[in-house]
Amino acid sequence: MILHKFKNQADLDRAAADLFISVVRSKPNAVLGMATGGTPVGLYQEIVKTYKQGLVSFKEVTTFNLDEYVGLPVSHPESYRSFMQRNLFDHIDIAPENTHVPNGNADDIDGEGRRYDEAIYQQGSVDMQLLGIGGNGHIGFNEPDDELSRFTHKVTLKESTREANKRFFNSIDEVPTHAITMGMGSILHAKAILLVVKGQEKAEILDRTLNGPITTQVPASLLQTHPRVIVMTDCDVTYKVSHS
Ligand SMILES: N[C@@H]1[C@@H](O)[C@H](O)[C@@H](COP(=O)(O)O)O[C@@H]1O
Repeated sequence: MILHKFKNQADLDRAAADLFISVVRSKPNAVLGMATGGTPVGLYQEIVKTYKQGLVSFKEVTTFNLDEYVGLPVSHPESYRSFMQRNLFDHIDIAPENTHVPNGNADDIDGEGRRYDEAIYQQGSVDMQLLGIGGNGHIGFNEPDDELSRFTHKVTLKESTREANKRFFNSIDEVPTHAITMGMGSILHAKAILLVVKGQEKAEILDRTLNGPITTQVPASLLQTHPRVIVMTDCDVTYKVSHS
């Protein structure tokens, strides 16, 4: 892993955006893995800014989002499809048919998971996957558990996750109880991964991600097994490269 620490979130957003833009410049038909939540909003704004300056085009880019709530209408402002349209897709020249978000309203969610993985594998693999991290160490919506799933699948959200995400809704009752998420295999299949972690309150879970044991109880710790992970953060953490 490579750890980049930033003094402020504005610099972090710019660096993260530049990394994604460099991937697209060197490979115009790149496949990008997208994330939602509060963390990526600023870096999406930086990408849009650069696009509007005419410095990058997304015409040939394909995107796959990590996850989506189950049972939330796509038109709901907090569906991840709405989030992506509002924060990124509506402002750049990406072809709508090249943007993929799992369908959380599919009649057959298991079938939707299979279809989604198939669509990813048809593209070869994701060139750069963006990740945030949940306070409990989840990535996508892969919640801590005794076992984790490889493929895109339906999950029951932990109460702590629903609590954390209720800030986007009027009340906890409106936060969906289930989601569909890319599995750990789908995520780790990406050629490179950018993990963005903002806010000192996430320093402890980031430390466990970087330096703790590799455990399904901290899904993000499985990133230690991936050969190309870049971590960008404003947290005060260190990455221990040896036993001492
Ligand atoms: N499923 C998403 C994750 O992809 C995201 O990384 C995480 C952290 O969100 P935030 O960036 O708002 O802290 O929680 C959400 O529930």
